[in-house]
Amino acid sequence: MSLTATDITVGYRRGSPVLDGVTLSVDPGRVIGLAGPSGCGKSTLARVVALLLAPWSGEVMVDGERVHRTRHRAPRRLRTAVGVVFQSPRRSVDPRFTLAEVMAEPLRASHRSSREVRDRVETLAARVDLTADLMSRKPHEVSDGQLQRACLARALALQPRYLVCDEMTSMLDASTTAALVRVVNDEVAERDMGVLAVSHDDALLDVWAERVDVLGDDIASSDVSGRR
Ligand SMILES: Nc1ncnc2c1ncn2[C@@H]1O[C@H](COP(=O)(O)OP(=O)(O)OP(=O)(O)O)[C@@H](O)[C@H]1O
Repeated sequence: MSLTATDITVGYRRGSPVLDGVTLSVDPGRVIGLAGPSGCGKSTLARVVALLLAPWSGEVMVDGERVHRTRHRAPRRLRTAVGVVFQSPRRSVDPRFTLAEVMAEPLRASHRSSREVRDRVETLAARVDLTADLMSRKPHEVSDGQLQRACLARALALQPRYLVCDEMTSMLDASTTAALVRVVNDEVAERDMGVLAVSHDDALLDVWAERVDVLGDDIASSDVSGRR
């Protein structure tokens, strides 16, 4: 059981790959860090692993099942198996939604009953430490940290088996960073969620990740190498 990307080649312009033959694996119950210089393709690899970007070649497998399509066209069981949190919460939410609606989005898309949605959103709000008064606010009425808490809750709403955190805390202060990392770690400990933590913050990965893979700036070199 694992989330694996094997021999991935992908880019944004034909003939000019950003990643060339890169392999990465995330196991359940572990936090794997992904580091490397700016522009080396960490976010691109994160998108592939989060099933948001289809590789030109290579394969992505979720617990032994090959993913043939990207997120919106993949079967539900694969789509909901991998959650993702991005760096900028403001660019990740519909500005017309309240925080409660942001968190409810994946539950509604999965046709959960109104009662289930309400209960689950309440549980998630407690988990990410968002008080009831914040839940009825729109994104422009809350801080980046509060909005990122809602985005993390949204990513956890369907209890994904894996979570991809792409620079999840890089816009946040130290205490909010610690709080969000704690929430993620609780999910790892309680239900064996596997995590890919992309960050340029070595100090954070040193304390958070059990292993850090470094994506070189020489993209022609193949496998990401374990730093420890
Ligand atoms: N949507 C896109 N369209 C075209 N090129 C892109 C796109 N996203 C990324 N790139 C390019 O792909 C390369 C890798 O970008 P990527 O964001 O994956 O790197 P990164 O390691 O995450 O960088 P950083 O640490 O600065 O966020 C860069 O040269 C970037 O300009």
